[in-house]
Amino acid sequence: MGEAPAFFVDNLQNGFSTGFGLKSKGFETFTDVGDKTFVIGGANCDSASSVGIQIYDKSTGKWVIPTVLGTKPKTCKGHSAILLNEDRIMISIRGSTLDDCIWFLEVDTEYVKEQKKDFGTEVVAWSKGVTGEAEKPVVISGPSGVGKGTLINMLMKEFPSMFGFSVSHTTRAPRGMEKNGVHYHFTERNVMENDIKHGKFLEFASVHGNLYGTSIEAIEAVADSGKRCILDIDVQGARSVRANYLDAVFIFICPPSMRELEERLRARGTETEEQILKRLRNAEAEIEQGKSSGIFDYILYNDNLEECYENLMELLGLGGSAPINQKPSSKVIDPPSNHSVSKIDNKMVINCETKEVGNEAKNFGFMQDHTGCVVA
Ligand SMILES: Nc1nc2c(ncn2[C@@H]2O[C@H](COP(=O)(O)OP(=O)(O)O)[C@@H](O)[C@H]2O)c(=O)[nH]1
Ligand SMILES: Nc1ncnc2c1ncn2[C@@H]1O[C@H](COP(=O)(O)OP(=O)(O)O)[C@@H](O)[C@H]1O
Repeated sequence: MGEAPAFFVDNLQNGFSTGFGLKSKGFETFTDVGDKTFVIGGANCDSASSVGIQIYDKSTGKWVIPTVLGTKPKTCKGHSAILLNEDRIMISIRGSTLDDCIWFLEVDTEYVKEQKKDFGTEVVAWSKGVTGEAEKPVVISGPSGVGKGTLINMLMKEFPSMFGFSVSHTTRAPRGMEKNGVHYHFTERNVMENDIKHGKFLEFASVHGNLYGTSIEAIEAVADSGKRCILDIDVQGARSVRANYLDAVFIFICPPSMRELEERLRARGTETEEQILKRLRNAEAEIEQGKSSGIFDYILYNDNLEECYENLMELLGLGGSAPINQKPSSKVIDPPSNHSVSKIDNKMVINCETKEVGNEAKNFGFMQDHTGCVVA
């Protein structure tokens, strides 16, 4: 841990001059990182209750307003700031709840350095101190079209510096917007088979007629960036990872019904009719395995997207009420309020249903009718 040049300043008077010719609204901390001073809170707050950032560059004598990535803390009633590893500032927010009081502002991490190149500006990135089993990789599985990619994108967008996506290899052709090296490493079957033979893959599987796999390099790339790894892999892949490799949080995403799944797949418009039918046929077996194989720690129903995302965040310690910095343990993460426990393997079933269902029985009946889920 580096020195801690920052201090509590929440007792500063309004109108206090920062010494750099800026008017202060109070509540700032000043943290030196190299030849820059990061002023957090105060004069650059967009509103009285949000946390603004400005940078004083001592080498040029100029103030810079950086590009701010990630979701920032909502409250600004005073905070303390401590520099960690010379590349990120830990912010402790006064007067906020336990799950919302620790934040990190990355100022010179590898991620921020990359983003500076892309944006051509100063960049800082917020991330929230997480609760629970924060270091564990996250394995997300579910049938095609259920919303895995959508949920992962939401997570990566909101917490860009916290999560890193494990970019799989696949022999399937790229879809319109997909970029090689970002969404997948698109590859020839013989090349991939050869790499598998040479032990370059952590796991691989044949899914919907194509080969998919997680290379060891893909996982290492995320680990090297210091982020929490997210894997979007099928049930067979999840089984291999569970059996052979890492201690991860395994989450299975279920559709509210097969009909809704079909509608989503069709509306996405990325597959041919033949591929849609194949994916739907495979979905039934995948859902069955997802729920009954014992691989998954959590089953999350993606009916209403926002609610499902909230529940996902909660599972990942980004919105729960467990204490910050809690050591990882084999205990399951505290369930969100709207959960039930499946009879199969005692797994948790988190229902993202938002329609006014009136009572639990109707809720569960809905799941049984459409997806065959058996819940307590
Ligand atoms: N085992 C395994 N499955 C993967 C991997 N990458 C993607 N998948 C799975 O392959 C399936 C098809 O993925 P994709 O072609 O992108 O279609 P989508 O699920 O409809 O978006 C999904 O179930 C993915 O979770 C991987 O590296 N390993
Ligand atoms: N809860 C939801 N309600 C309605 N549409 C959704 C929901 N979640 C995802 N979608 C849409 O369904 C389609 C499939 O989602 P996608 O994330 O591509 O699925 P997957 O990655 O699991 O194959 C996308 O067009 C997406 O916008």
